[in-house]
Amino acid sequence: MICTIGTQNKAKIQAVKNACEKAGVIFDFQPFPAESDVAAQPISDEETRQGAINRARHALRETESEIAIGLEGGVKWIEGTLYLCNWGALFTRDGETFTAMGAGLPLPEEIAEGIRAGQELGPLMDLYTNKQNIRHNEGAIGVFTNGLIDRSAMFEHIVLQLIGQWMRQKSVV
Ligand SMILES: O=P(O)(O)OP(=O)(O)OP(=O)(O)OC[C@H]1O[C@@H](n2cnc3c(O)ncnc32)[C@H](O)[C@@H]1O
Ligand SMILES: [Mg+2]
Repeated sequence: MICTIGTQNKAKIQAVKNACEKAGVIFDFQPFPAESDVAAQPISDEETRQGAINRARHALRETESEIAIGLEGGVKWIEGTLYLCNWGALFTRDGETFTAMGAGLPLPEEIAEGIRAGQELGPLMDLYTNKQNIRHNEGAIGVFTNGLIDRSAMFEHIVLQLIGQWMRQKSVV
């Protein structure tokens, strides 16, 4: 069974592979640069969730796969504090759709200022850490959990929620 992953991001692709291995499901993985149809930097749960859904929908429509997964990273404001937020969506050729959200923690004021000024989290994190391609590696979640949870592990948890819902649905119908 082919599973399209709506991204070329290394951390997201690894997350899907690890989650499927843990869940014991065997797919042929196909990364696909699916459009999110939302801003490059989503700034709410709603927009981030929509980005994940749109990626899954595009990845299914524009390929021959039986299953498609979309993962989207964003941020959201809660009472003046900027938080990380992350979402995933799984669509099947049979018309089933599943969504799930992941971990989120507060981001420092320095990052919040950059987001307020219209910048994206990816480059802001590189600037903050003086490293390159944080978004493909540990991610903001890795930096601010002191390496305890990296971006791939965070998305893996989301994908486990997606696959788990899908497996349960298959077993109950
Ligand atoms: O190639 P794609 O799949 O688009 O992967 P991406 O890394 O750009 O990830 P998203 O589009 O899902 O994330 C939206 C923006 O937020 C940034 N971002 C989100 N979560 C991040 C994280 O944990 N660490 C660093 N940047 C992050 C990302 O770089 C984008 O600027
Ligand atoms: Mg992106």
